[in-house]
Amino acid sequence: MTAPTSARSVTVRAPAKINLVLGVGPVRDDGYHPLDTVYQAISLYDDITVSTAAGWSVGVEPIGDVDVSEVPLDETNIVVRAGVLLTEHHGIARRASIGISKGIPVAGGMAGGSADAAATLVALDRLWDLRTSDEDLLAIAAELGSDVPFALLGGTAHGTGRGELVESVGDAGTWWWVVVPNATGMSTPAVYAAFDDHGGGGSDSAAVLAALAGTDLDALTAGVRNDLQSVALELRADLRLTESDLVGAGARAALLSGSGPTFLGLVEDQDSAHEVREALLDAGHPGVLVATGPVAGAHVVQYA
Ligand SMILES: C[C@@](CO)(OP(=O)(O)O)[C@H](O)COP(=O)(O)OP(=O)(O)OC[C@H]1O[C@@H](n2ccc(N)nc2=O)[C@H](O)[C@@H]1O
Ligand SMILES: Nc1ncnc2c1ncn2[C@@H]1O[C@H](COP(=O)(O)OP(=O)(O)O)[C@@H](O)[C@H]1O
Repeated sequence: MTAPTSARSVTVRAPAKINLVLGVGPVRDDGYHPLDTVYQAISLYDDITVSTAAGWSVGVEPIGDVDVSEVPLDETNIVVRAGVLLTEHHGIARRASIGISKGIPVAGGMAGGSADAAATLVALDRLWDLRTSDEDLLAIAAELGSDVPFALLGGTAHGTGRGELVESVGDAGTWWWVVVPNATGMSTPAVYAAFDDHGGGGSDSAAVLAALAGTDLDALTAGVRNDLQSVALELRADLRLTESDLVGAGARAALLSGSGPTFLGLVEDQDSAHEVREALLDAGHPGVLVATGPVAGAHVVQYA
């Protein structure tokens, strides 16, 4: 399908990601860590709206309580890097203004910046009718960041390499998550560096992939694992309370999202999700959300 050439702006929605399992191996020569991960896209979203302009510009507005104060508004924003890479790939000199409506907590380990980058690639491709192949979009995404290809794909996927190699996996479930953001973000490189000092890791995705294949909540509960969780808890002792509050409120498992600090409670169903959310709010955790997965990757929601 091609974009109407008359479109003056295109809006693309992209989801947050979580890692149902994040198996991390010893650091490679290039400084990245080999991963055996299962990504799931969940129902928290950023919307990106692009329109052609004389130069690159970025605007941001929050959805709900999301704190957008740390989102850069200059060319260091990953959405501008995405636009520049796409124009270089096609050898064109176009520019755009890029608006971000942000519902994904910033620096929370939920790949909000990666979602924005993926959404920008799709939005500019449609706005300018570039018809970039899926293969090329995935390659450009991988150049932008290890998590960006998954934001294009969405659903549930097995991630390998440094996380940029993604393959969809069957997932017939609707899984319910209580999402506990934290006001103080964590740096992904700093958490990986602490992992290097700490040792450990090496979890694999087999148990989670089997749980998903069987749509088996008990098996998923037993299988979820994040090799960065113990180091993140050492760096940030305050997160131990979040973890124990989730378990105390009845979550089946409490899982760190990516490199943190967001914590995820896996729960049985929608009613349990809202009960656990209320309990966390009562315990003093602000901004607790409920989300389901899997959901779609970056997709157009409006031509205007
Ligand atoms: C930890 C994870 C788990 O999905 O997610 P987040 O917590 O960031 O959401 C990812 O591995 C984050 O991916 P992403 O944020 O795209 O990382 P990149 O931009 O590619 O790399 C940023 C830095 O993270 C470290 N890094 C990243 C990926 C990887 N496999 N090994 C690493 O050591 C490196 O220090 C790198 O310089
Ligand atoms: N579009 C963007 N949205 C959010 N953060 C961005 C964006 N572009 C650049 N950044 C920077 O990237 C850092 C990591 O952001 P984010 O992708 O939200 O978190 P994480 O890597 O933990 O998943 C932020 O602290 C911010 O400085």
